[in-house]
Amino acid sequence: MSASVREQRIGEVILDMKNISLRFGGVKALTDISFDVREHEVRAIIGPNGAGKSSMLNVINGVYTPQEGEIMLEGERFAKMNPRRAAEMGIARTFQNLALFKGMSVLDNIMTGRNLRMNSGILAQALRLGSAEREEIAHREFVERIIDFLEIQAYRKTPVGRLPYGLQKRVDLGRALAMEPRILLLDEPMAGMNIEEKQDMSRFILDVNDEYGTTIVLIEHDMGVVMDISDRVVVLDYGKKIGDGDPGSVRQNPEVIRAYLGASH
Ligand SMILES: Nc1ncnc2c1ncn2[C@@H]1O[C@H](COP(=O)(O)OP(=O)(O)OP(=O)(O)O)[C@@H](O)[C@H]1O
Repeated sequence: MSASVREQRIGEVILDMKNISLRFGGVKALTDISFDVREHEVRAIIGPNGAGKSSMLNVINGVYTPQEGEIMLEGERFAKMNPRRAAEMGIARTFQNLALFKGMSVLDNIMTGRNLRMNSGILAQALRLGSAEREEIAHREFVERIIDFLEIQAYRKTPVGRLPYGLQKRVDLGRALAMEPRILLLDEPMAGMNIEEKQDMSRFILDVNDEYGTTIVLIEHDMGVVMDISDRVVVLDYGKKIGDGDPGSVRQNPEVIRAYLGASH
């Protein structure tokens, strides 16, 4: 999809972070950060080591509660979010240090993402009572479609721990997609990947955005990879926002250039 067609898809603000400050004892992880995310956009949060990116992601999905600020999610105001509520409101995330069950198959790992969507209780499922069985079949079909979409059919029965790292990251993406999120938070989706794996992952992120219409917020340490796929970029440095805008303007922002040149990475 061309950039202009993608722009037309971008809708209203769906997530609005307002004046967020987060401290751990004396450490100011985030200081008065505001930014918004529009429906259907690919929004990146970048910054050098320790800039506060992971902290921000953890505020969005309710793992950390900021001392100041508020979160507006689809027009609803939250002084604090909690992970369960965030998931129920359609926020899913992937993890930098994969949260997969290494001994379980690709299929079963992705199925774990459906848990929140399953209505029938475990007892009904265990007894395979009519509707529970039908529900299970529908969930499996949904998961099979994700497996096709991510082009991992050949590994559906393989224990995840036996797959190369790049494919494990793809399975983690599949697990998050199984939640049918409206907003998908990706925590350094390309960390530790080689060039080819990074290109594959970039393509899948854009495909998810295009085909499922999912809004994507991703954090990344490496400025290069995300610039090509992001609609807008927030730049953090030492817990402060130093840039916000389209990739072209952010790349030319003197403060951003200084932060990146001065950073040891
Ligand atoms: N649970 C915590 N307890 C104490 N300090 C924390 C905690 N989490 C983060 N910090 C501190 O907050 C600051 C921001 O860290 P954060 O992990 O959010 O940065 P980051 O941009 O994600 O870095 P990286 O690219 O290295 O992952 C750092 O100084 C970090 O040491």
